[in-house]
Amino acid sequence: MEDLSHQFKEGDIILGYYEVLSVIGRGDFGIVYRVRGVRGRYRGKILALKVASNPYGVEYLWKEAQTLILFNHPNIISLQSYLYKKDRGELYVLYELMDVGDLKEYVLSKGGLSEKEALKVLWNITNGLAFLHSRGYIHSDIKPENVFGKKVLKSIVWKLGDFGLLKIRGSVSVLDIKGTLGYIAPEVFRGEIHRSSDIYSLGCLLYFTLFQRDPFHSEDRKEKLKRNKEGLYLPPEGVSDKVRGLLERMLERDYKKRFRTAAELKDYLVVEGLV
Ligand SMILES: Nc1ncnc2c1ncn2[C@@H]1O[C@H](COP(=O)(O)OP(=O)(O)OP(=O)(O)O)[C@@H](O)[C@H]1O
Repeated sequence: MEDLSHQFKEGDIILGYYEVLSVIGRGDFGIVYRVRGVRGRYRGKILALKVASNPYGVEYLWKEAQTLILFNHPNIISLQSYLYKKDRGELYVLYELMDVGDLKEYVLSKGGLSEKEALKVLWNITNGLAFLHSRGYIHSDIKPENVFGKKVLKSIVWKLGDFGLLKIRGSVSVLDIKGTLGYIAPEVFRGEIHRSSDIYSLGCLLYFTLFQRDPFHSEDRKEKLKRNKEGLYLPPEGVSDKVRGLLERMLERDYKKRFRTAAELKDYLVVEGLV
């Protein structure tokens, strides 16, 4: 789907402002570059620049840019600015650079995280999500590939990214509901979505950080789909009672029995001494 004809190379100056240092990666929407500002407000700063050059990518990123530009939270990736070049049909979106990369790669490179580190990631993302939930949004695509790390002094701060599927509570049509197999709350398969559906996905993410696989893992896609639909997760083994209890609450099949919002989850984490 992506259009490689517009690829920039190292040393190119994009829009007269950003020098390409390297290509970070590619998504369905286009390409992400590591860039340095050469003039203007971002002069000398190292940032991530996404260039969407196909209609699907432009539409997806446009939606993300419109909302993300309004958010300001330490656990949500910050979007600095964006520009649509009508003549080229390209959308340029400038983000803070997340130098650790995404959580999926990080967890796999470490062979799984300790409980302590997994809970730290959870705490960071719960805070970002609480910001969204308090404003009436549902992220609806929480998964390790959509969480990014940034080095701050000797530690890593984790932030929520990818807001292309963001929903406003109560305004969702069944056709709008997507998500990623292995991280979808059971009610979402029935065309229902709540803020607690994000909590379910976050429970799957916590599970992944500990076990390096999602809770419904199976080599057989049909079997995985069935397990995810029914919320039949593989039992978490070798974790403390507190973490098992937390996973059970987050992965409750009945959304009414889960934490209703990220703020409720935050309170629980504090009260149980998990953070
Ligand atoms: N702000 C950022 N800082 C650093 N790296 C980033 C940033 N945003 C995205 N990336 C990296 O760029 C690559 C592609 O970006 P992105 O996450 O948008 O696409 P994807 O998840 O791989 O694919 P898609 O979202 O289309 O399914 C990934 O390797 C991702 O980790």
